[in-house]
Amino acid sequence: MGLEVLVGYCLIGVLIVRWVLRRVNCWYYEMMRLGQKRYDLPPGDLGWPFIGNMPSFLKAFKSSNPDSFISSFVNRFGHTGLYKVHMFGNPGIIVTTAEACRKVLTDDEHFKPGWPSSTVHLIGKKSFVDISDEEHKWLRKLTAAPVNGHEALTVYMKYIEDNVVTALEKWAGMGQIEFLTELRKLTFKIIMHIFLSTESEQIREALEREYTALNYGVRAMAVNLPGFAYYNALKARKNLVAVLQAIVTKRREMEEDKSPTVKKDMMDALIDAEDEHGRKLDDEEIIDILVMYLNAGHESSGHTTMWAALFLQKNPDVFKRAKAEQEEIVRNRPPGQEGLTLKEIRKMEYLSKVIDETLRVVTFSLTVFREAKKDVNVSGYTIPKGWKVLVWFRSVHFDPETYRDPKKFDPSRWDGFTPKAGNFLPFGAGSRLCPGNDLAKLEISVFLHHFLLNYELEHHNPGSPLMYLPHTRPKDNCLGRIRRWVEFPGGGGFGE
Ligand code: HEM
Repeated sequence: MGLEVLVGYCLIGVLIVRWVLRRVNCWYYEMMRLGQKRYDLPPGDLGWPFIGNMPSFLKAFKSSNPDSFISSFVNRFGHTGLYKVHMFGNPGIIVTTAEACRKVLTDDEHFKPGWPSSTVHLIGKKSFVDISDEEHKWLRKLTAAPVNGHEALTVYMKYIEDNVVTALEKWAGMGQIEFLTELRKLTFKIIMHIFLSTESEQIREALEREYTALNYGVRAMAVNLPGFAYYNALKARKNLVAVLQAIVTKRREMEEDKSPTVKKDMMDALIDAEDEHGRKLDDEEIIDILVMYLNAGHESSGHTTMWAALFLQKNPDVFKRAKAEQEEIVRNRPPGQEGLTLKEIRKMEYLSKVIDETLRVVTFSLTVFREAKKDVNVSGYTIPKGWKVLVWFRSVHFDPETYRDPKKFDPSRWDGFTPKAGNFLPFGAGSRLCPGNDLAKLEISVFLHHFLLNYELEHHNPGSPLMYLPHTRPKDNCLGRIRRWVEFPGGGGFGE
C-alpha cells in the first residue's frame, strides 16, 4: 500500500472518530434519556463527551471577543434565543432573550438554583447556592435586611464615606497602584465591617488574599490538579474555612462566657438566629453563608467601581457632567452638615445613569445557573427536568434591539428610558435578586462622589488586554495613578 493511500485511510479514520465523538453526548443525553421529548429541545450542540462545549467557551472568553461563543450558536442555528449545550459537566440550555431570562429567574415552581458542583464545592453546599427554598427564605430574610434598605444603609453610610476618603487620600500618595486591587481591598473592608466588625486587620488581609484565589477558580474547568486555578481555589476555600471556623468558635465561647461583645454584627446575628421551630445554625452553615456573602459583597462592587471610574476618565464629557452634578450637591448642602446623606445620593440622577450604564456594559455576572425541577416550556421549547439553565445576562445587555450600539458606554441612553422587565438584569431577578444591590450602588456612588470632586485616574496602560473570566477586568488590574485635583483661583488645576 502506498504512503498516500495509508494517509488517506488515516484521515478517513480520524474523521469517522471525530463524527462519532461529536454525537456521543447527543445519543446519551437526548436519544437515550429523553426519547421523543428530544424533538422539543431548542437547537444547539452538546459538544464533546465529558468536556462538552467548554473548550469553545474558554477559547472565546480567553480571546478578545467573548461574545463569539454565543455568536457561533446564532450563526449556526439562527436567532432562536435558546440553545442546548453541555457545559460545566452537565447538559443545559443557554437562555439569551430578556423574556426567557426573566421567566426562568422568576419561576420558582419550575426552576431551582443549578450551580455547577465545582462552584458549590467552592462557595459551600450550605450557602444559598444549594439549600432548599424554605431554608433560603429564612436565611435570606435574616441576612438581607441588615445589608439593604434605608435604615441599614444609613448605618453604614458614614463608615463607607470615611473609608473612601481615607483610601483616595492614601492612593494619591502611593504613586503607581493596581487600582482594581486597591478597590477590592476597600470593598472587602466594608463588607467585613458589616459581617465581622470586630476582627483584626490581619484577619481581614488574610481572608482577602484567599478570596482572590477562590475567585479565579469559580468559572474555571474543575481540574483538581496542582497548577490549575480550580486546585488553588479549593486550597483557598480550605484556608478561608479554617480562619472563619476559628472566629465562630471564639464568638461561641464569648457567648458562653457571657462576656459582652463590643458590638453585634452579622456573625453574631447568625449565631443567635433561630427559626420558627427553634432550630439554630451550625458552624458549617454559618461559615458557608459567610464565605458566600464576603465574596459576593466585595468582588462585584470593587470591579464595578473600577469600571465606572475608568469609563468616566475615558469620556471627558461624561466626567464633566457627572462632576458638575456632584458640585451642585455640595453647593446645596445645608450649613453644618458633614458628609453625604442618603437624600443627596438619591439626587444623583446623572451619576445613577453612569452606574447603570457601567453595570450594563460590564455585566459583572455574565451568567447565573438554574436547574429545571420538572419539564417546562420556555419560548416554545422544552427544558427537560434535571437540565441546567444558563441565564446569559451578557446577551440581554448587549441586545441591539434594546440598546442601540450596545458595546458603547453612553449614560445618556438612559435619559427618559426605562427598560422593559427583563431587559436590564445586573442584579438578577425574582427570589434570588441580589440582596446587596442597594448597598453596592451606595458604595459606588459614595466613591464616585469623592473621586469626581477631587481626583483623576491616570491609567498607565490603556491598551492592556482584558480578561473576561471570572469577571471582566484589565489584565494589569488597572495599573495607574490616582492624582488629587488642585483648584486654583484662576479656575484651572493640575494633579499633585
Ligand atoms: C455591583 C455589585 C453587584 C452585582 C453586579 C451583583 C450581582 C448579583 C447577581 C446577578 C445575583 C443573582 C444570582 C442568581 O440569580 O443566582 C446576585 C446574588 C447575590 N448577591 Fe450580589 N451583586 C452585587 C453586589 C453584592 C453585594 C454588595 C452583596 C453583599 C451584601 C451581594 C450579595 C449577594 C448574595 C448573597 C447573592 C445570593 C442571593 C440569593 O441567592 O438569594 N451582592 N448578585
